[in-house]
Amino acid sequence: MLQLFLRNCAFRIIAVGKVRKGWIQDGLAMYQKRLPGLMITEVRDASLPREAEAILAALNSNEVLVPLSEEGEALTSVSFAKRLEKYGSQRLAFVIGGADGLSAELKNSTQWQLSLSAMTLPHELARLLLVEQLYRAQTILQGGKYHRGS
Ligand SMILES: C[S@@+](CC[C@H](N)C(=O)[O-])C[C@H]1O[C@@H](n2cnc3c(N)ncnc32)[C@H](O)[C@@H]1O
Repeated sequence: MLQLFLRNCAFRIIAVGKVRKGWIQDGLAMYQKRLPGLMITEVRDASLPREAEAILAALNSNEVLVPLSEEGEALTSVSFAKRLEKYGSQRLAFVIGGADGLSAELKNSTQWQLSLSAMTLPHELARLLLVEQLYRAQTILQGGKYHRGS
């Protein structure tokens, strides 16, 4: 069940702005190869009210919005994997903001906000870290050897 969930990639990423740094593009390509089917939808960088509209327009009605923010919930990689498992076949859309971050309305409209660190990351790096953690979650749930942490 959980392997099916991950193979089918019951999640995608909606990201504001483009990735311009070559080394981040390379890292993303590597992890996306390991997570075939992971979709990343890019939304154009705009002023915050218009950006929120564009994010909501990109969201499918069957998707649960999960904004990424440093103020969100910090999880260990194992807890993150278990949380993904808990959502089962429900589709999740992780949202990464642009230079101005995500609007408070958007962040407060959801039950789960995810933090990757208490520090503020550039959006391109946040995208790479999230994709790596999604891959790590897959290996944790499948019992692979990639994850050696606690
Ligand atoms: C450059 S940051 C935005 C900074 C903006 N000044 C703010 O206060 O939100 C761009 C996006 O990267 C993501 N991000 C940055 N740091 C993060 C962190 N520690 N955990 C989760 N997401 C983060 C968030 O989605 C954020 O909207």
